[in-house]
Parts: sequence; C-alpha cells; structure tokens
Amino acid sequence: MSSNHRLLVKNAKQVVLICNSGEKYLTKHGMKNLCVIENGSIVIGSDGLIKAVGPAETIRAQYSEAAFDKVIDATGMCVLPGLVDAHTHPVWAGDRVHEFAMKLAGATYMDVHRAGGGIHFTVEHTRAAAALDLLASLSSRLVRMQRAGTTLVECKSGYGLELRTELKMLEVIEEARRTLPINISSTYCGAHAVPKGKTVAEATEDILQVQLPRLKEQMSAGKLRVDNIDVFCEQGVFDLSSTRSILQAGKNLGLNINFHGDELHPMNSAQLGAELGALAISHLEEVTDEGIAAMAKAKTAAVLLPTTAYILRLPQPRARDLLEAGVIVALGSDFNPNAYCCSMPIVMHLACVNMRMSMPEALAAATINAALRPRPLPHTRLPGGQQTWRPAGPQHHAVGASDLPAGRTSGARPLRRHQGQRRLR
Ligand SMILES: N=CN[C@@H](CCC(=O)O)C(=O)O
Ligand SMILES: [Zn+2]
Repeated sequence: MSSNHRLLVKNAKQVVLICNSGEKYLTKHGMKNLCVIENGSIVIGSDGLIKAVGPAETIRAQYSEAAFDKVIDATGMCVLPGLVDAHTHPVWAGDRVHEFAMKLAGATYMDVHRAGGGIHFTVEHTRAAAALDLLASLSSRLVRMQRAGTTLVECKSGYGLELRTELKMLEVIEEARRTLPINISSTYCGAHAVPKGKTVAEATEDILQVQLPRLKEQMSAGKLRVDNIDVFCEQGVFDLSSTRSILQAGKNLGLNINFHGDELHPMNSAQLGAELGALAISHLEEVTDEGIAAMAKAKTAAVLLPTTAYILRLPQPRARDLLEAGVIVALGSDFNPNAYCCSMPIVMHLACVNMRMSMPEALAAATINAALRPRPLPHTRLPGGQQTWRPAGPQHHAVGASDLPAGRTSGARPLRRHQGQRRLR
C-alpha cells in the first residue's frame, strides 16, 4: 500500500469506538458495554475520512508502505469520538446575569418569565441586534464548545418569535454551518415563548400562517437548511393542542420533531411526541411512567439536560428510569443565556453525579445517541436539483453522523471488529 494518507494516530493506549456493528443508537446494555481497542491506531485518508482503526500491530503491518502527511504518537493517550451536543440556544444578544440574583433570592424560572424577563428579555435584545454581531458571538461560543470536544451541535432559533428575527437567527446559524469547522443541526424554534401582546392562539396562528410558509419558501429555494422543529410545551407557554398543531405542520414540511417537553409540569409531552413520531424530546424532568413507556416504544430519544436542573434547582431528569425502560438517552448542554455551559465533559460529569448515569452511559449519550437523526429515505428531487428528506417517523431508523469527515464525527461510524477489542464498563 503506497498512497498518501492525511494522518496516522498511532499507539494510543485506548481507542474508544463506542460500538462496532453499525449501530445507529444504543440503549440499555448497549450503553453499558462500549467498544474499546487497547493499544490502537487510526488511519485518516486524504479525503479526511477514517480509513482504518485497529490494534497498533495490525495497522503497522497493513500500512508499512504508506506515506502520511502527519503522524501523531498517542502513546499513553485515549482517543475518543467527537462529542455531540444535542440541545443549545447559542444565538442571542443581551446579558441576563442580573436574573441569577433574582433566582438566588427565590424567583422561579416562570416567575422571571411572567415578569417579562427570561426569554422575553433575550428576545428584545436579539430583535435589536445586527446579524453580523449575532454571528460573531455565535462563532466565539461555537469555538468554546469545540475546544471542549464538541464536533456536532444542535443550534436553535427562538429569540425572535416573529418572522424577521427568526429568519435572521436561522440565517446566522446557516452562515456558521457554511463557514465554521463544526457540524450543525439547525432547529426552528419560533414557538419558544408566546410573544408579548399575543395570545397562544394568535402566536400559533402566526407560526402556522406566516412563519412556517416563509420557512418553506426559503428552504425550497435552497437559501436555508433547517433540520428540526421545536416548541416549548409548558404551562403558561404552548399547551398540548397548540404544540401538536405546530409540530405536525413542521413535520409536514419535512422537519424532524425535536421539542421541549415535560420540563416544569407533567404535560403529557412525551406521549404527544411518541404519537407524532418525534425524533427527540428534551428536558423531561416531569415525565410520567406512561410517557417513558411511549417514548421507549416509539424510539423517540430523550435529550437530558443536567445544567437545567442544576441552575433552576429542579428535580433531576429520571435518567435511570428512562435507561431501564430502553429509551434512547442523549445529552445536551442547553447552552442559553440562563445556563451558560459550553462543555459537554461538564454535562457528562453532571449526568453521572446528579442523574446517576455511569461513565459509559454518559459517553454513549454524548456521542452516538446525541447524533441520532432519521435515516434519509430515497431522495426526492426538487426543482433546481435540490434534495429533501422525507418526514421523520418512528418507523425510520436513526442514523449517526457517519458521513462526516474524521475529527468531525460523532463516533457513529460502522467499524469492523478487530482482535484486541474489549468492552468498556
Ligand atoms: N425551557 C426553555 N428554553 C430554554 C431556556 C431558554 C432561556 O431561558 O433563554 C431551556 O431549554 O432551558
Ligand atoms: Zn432549550
């Protein structure tokens, strides 16, 4: 073998594969027994994709004639897949540090929200901000995330609550996606709160009749890529029925349903998500046993956010119950002006200490499971050669980010079994 390869990472004490049989997600026992190669090496081809992973001896023999642009001696080190952050609100302006004092003095999240602060405060500042300034602050936040190991991040809009600013936020996310060396899954969250001066019914109508049709236009014209639709389904925000209509309308546009549910009150969001074929539901601090069973059956992922329970002093999400029931459990930082955490390692740490997940479970939740996305069905050609996904549903298998370049992957890459592999417990 004598072609030029981009990189050889050799002699790592451990190469953590997470899984090795092309799994698209892990549950239960699969999350407890991760696949690890002791003393392993990795070859990256000139296209940036992983060409081979295996015991150092095997790779040495197979690639003895190969030339590498770069060689990293990883002796004594552990090689992990890129981390995946499944829930963030990283596009915003306006510092909410003053609310921390209010919360320490006893105000709840909804007290602040009802008093016109919280999301409303951020909406006011984000509406007034220039797109370039939002892009600059988003970029520096994404760089911080990347420095902490994140290679794929879900980014939401949701601080506009009207067409102009929601589009501005999605365009900023699109620009970051196009230009920054981090992978992004983009989420339209126009139903993050009911805007001041509107009722829930009016806000829902605006989303259904104004915002979503315009989003569809922008997507069809190839100006915007949006992957998911989100709603904050909560008492005093969007009720179950308005949540249903917005999510269903998003699904009809081909967006994956990925929404905030059962956070502060049991809303039966989990059951609704399962029924609609949601890809994921975030928070779930107040999920019921019935909701857990429905999510396990529908293969709807639970995105747990340990920073939220920490900062808001909420009950911890029921990670153990979700795991035991066989739900696909993922993790996210919930980075937002109220929970300022860019680091998935800290999120994993909190998940272990406060939610009683094991280290292998937390790693699987922050890699393969957080990269869950629906399998692309046969492409539908749109005018202009653009391609689209068919709507997600529980019948579709999820796939990991396995078509991403090496160093930007989630670890959800099918790998061959090699001698010397073992399970990490
Ligand atoms: N719960 C709703 N949304 C965010 C908080 C957003 C904000 O407070 O600005 C969350 O996921 O925690
Ligand atoms: Zn959120």
